[in-house]
Amino acid sequence: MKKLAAYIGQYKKYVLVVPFVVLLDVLCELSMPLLMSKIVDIGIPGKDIRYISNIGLIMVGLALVAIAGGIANMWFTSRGSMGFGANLRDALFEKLQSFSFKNIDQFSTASLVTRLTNDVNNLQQTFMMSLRILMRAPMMLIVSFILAYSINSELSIVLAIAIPVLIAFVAIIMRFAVGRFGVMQEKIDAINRVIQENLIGIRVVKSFVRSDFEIKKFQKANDDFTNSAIRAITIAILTMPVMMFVLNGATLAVIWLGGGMVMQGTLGTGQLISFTSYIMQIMMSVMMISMVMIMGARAEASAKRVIEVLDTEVDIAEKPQFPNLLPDKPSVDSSPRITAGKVEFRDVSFKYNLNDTEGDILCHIDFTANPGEVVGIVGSTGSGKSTLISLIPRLYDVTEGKVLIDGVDVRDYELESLREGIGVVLQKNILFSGSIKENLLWGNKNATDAEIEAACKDAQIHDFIASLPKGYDTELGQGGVNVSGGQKQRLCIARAMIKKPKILILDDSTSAVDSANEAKIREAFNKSLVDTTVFIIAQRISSVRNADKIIVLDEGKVVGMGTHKELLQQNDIYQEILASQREGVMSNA
Ligand SMILES: Nc1ncnc2c1ncn2[C@@H]1O[C@H](COP(=O)(O)OP(=O)(O)OP(=O)(O)O)[C@@H](O)[C@H]1O
Repeated sequence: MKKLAAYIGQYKKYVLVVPFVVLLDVLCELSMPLLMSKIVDIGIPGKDIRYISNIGLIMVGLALVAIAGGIANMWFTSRGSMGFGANLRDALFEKLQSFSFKNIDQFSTASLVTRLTNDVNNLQQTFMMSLRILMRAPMMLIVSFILAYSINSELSIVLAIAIPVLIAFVAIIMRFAVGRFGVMQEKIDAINRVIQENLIGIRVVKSFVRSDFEIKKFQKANDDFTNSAIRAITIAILTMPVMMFVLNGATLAVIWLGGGMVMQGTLGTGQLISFTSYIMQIMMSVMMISMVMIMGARAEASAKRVIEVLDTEVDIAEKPQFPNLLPDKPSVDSSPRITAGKVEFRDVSFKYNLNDTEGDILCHIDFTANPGEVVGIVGSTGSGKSTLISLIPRLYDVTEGKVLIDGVDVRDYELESLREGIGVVLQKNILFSGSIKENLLWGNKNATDAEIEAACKDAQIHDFIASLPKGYDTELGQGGVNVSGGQKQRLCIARAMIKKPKILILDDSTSAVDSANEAKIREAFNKSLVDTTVFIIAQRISSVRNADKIIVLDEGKVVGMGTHKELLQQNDIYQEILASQREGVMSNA
């Protein structure tokens, strides 16, 4: 919690004002029983109407001040807690931007969404309640206790018994509640996962007529959550009857003992009334504190989950001289830059999970791609092609060996400079909501209209864009839903080309483009990307047959390397792949 308190940041001033307004509110409210006892013990027996109305007026004035204090308390605590929540969300989102793929895999997207929304909301809510109640209730408790004690010290013994009983009870409840609330948050993760998967894959769900299955899956996640929430809340609900029992027991004891004192004449009736009010205040304060403690149990579970994200060690970290990878951070001049685009893999091995006892995903890979070369990568599915190219822009770090660009280890570049020099079109193409132009400008925000158009012509997508009523200003739906798979791929290629990178990686990125357009794109590459080193991962041999070098991967190992002609003569696996594709074409024909 201490760690999280730092996120109050610039809103600290609102939080610091709270104790003062609370003190004002408390003093006014607690003066009431004392003034009331004066009316009962002095004003009424003396039939002094003037005295009674004067005290009454003071009470009205104090009540108004107490109301103002209460409103101010709400205002300041709301500002403070909302600000705290906003800062925390910002910090978490910023941390997410620095996460590597491995870090994201470790949490799952759905859990990260819950942590950034529901968990932060819990913390924000608890922070607000804590500010409101944890300041007010202890003050009420202390001042009420002093006032009650000043009225009659003997009667205060009742409190000495009741308060520890309540505290012990709350402590026991807390012990059980934290674990149960933790489980409840995990169940929210599960609900979010089902919703997220369903929405992302809604077309598949509908085309496979799996809605009923999905509804059942959701119902199960929902029931699990409901049951865990009931388990957690049941324990919290238990507190109420027990607290009421102790509260009423204490009041009864005071009336019984105090009544005797009144009969003996050692205590005034008004004093007994005000003592009872203070007892009520004290017990209510203890109850309020207990309630916040129980809310705190849920917040503790959320806090653990939020801190887990904040404390995650980003495994693809900047070298100490390059502070971190954040958007809009100016590049550090001392970082090397990609100038030629020569890529060397030196005895590279890789596995996704270091604890994995199974073999490496990539084993002892060695090759060099010279500047301007086109390198094709082929191999059966799961052979490690995407993994191999993901090591170039450091989406993952090698487990052994080195990846060098222009003779410098990729780990010695500032991440921003490294990735600025590399254009990547991944297998899963993503476009964002916004206009086509806005999406293309991701490649280079300073690109001119002529540059954008040239890249789109090279990617064979300009004609399509030009045919749209709004052209480059056409709005794309979320994830680019309103363009076809092939159009999306071509837009992503254009986006990468606008960057004019020294290294361009195309991971199966023309799979949905027809052969004629694919050939035109390759032709355009030959003209426009003369100096760019291009890696093409392709399922179809035809996509890479003109490459300067083709790497054949099998089970994470390089089993062949050379031109199409060379491989055709010497490499069995390459021949097999080609033969299987020819067979496919023949049987389709
Ligand atoms: N994020 C990941 N975490 C753990 N294992 C992974 C991850 N991504 C891929 N793998 C595993 O690594 C192996 C190689 O996967 P990769 O995606 O590199 O193959 P590929 O040759 O590109 O396949 P495809 O042609 O089907 O795209 C596979 O066995 C896959 O299960």
